[in-house]
Amino acid sequence: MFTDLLRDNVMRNIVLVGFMGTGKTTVGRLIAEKTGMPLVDMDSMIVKRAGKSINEIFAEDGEPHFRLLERELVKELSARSDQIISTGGGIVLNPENIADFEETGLVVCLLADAGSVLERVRHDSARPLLAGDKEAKVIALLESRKPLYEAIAHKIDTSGRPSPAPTAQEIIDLYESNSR
Ligand SMILES: Nc1ncnc2c1ncn2[C@@H]1O[C@H](COP(=O)(O)OP(=O)(O)O)[C@@H](O)[C@H]1O
Ligand SMILES: O=C(O)C1=C[C@@H](OP(=O)(O)O)[C@@H](O)[C@H](O)C1
Ligand SMILES: [Mg+2]
Repeated sequence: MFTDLLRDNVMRNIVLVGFMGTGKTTVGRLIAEKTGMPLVDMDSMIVKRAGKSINEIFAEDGEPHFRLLERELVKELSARSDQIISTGGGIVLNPENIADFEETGLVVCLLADAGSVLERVRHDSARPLLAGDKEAKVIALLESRKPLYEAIAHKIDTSGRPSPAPTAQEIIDLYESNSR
C-alpha cells in the first residue's frame, strides 16, 4: 500500500535544473503547453512575490537573501504535484533543494557548453551573475558548478541544438516512461 503510494507520487512533478541559458524556462513553457500541466518558473514567482526584478533583489538584498527565497519556494513546491517547475541555475548550490525535488518529481538537468550558453544569453541583461565580462563569467561559473550538474541522474545535452522543441519532447517521453 505504502509502496503503491510512493510509486504513484514519485514522478508527479517535472523539475528542470541546469546552468543559466540551458533553456529551463523555455523548455518548461513548451512542456507545459504540450502536456497541459501548469508551469511554475521559480524566478518569475520570486519576482512576482518580491515585487522587484532578480537584478534588484541581488543588488538591494544580496545573493544570500535570494537563495533563502529560493529555498522557501522549493519547500513549498516540492509539497505539491503535477507541475512543471523551471528552477534558476543556482538551485543546485544547496543539495537539500535537489533532495526535496527528487522526492516528488523527475529532476532533469539541461546541459550546454559555454559557447551555446553564451549564444543564448548574449543579449540578456537580466542575470546579475553574468554582468560585466559575460564570457569570462560563464566560463568560470560553469566550470565551478559542473560537478553539481553532472551529479543529477537524468541529463540532456542541448549544446548546438537550435530549437528547444526536441528537448521538451525527450523530457515528456522520459516522464511518461517513468510514470508507467
Ligand atoms: N536548444 C535550445 N534549447 C533551449 N533554449 C534555446 C535553444 N536554442 C536557443 N535557445 C534560446 O536560449 C534562451 C534560453 O533561455 P532560458 O530558457 O531563459 O534559459 P534558462 O531558464 O535555462 O536560463 C531562449 O532565448 C531560447 O529561445
Ligand atoms: O545560476 C544562477 O545562480 C542564477 C540563475 C538565474 O536563472 P536562470 O538559470 O533561469 O537564468 C536566476 O535564478 C539568477 O540570476 C541566478
Ligand atoms: Mg530561467
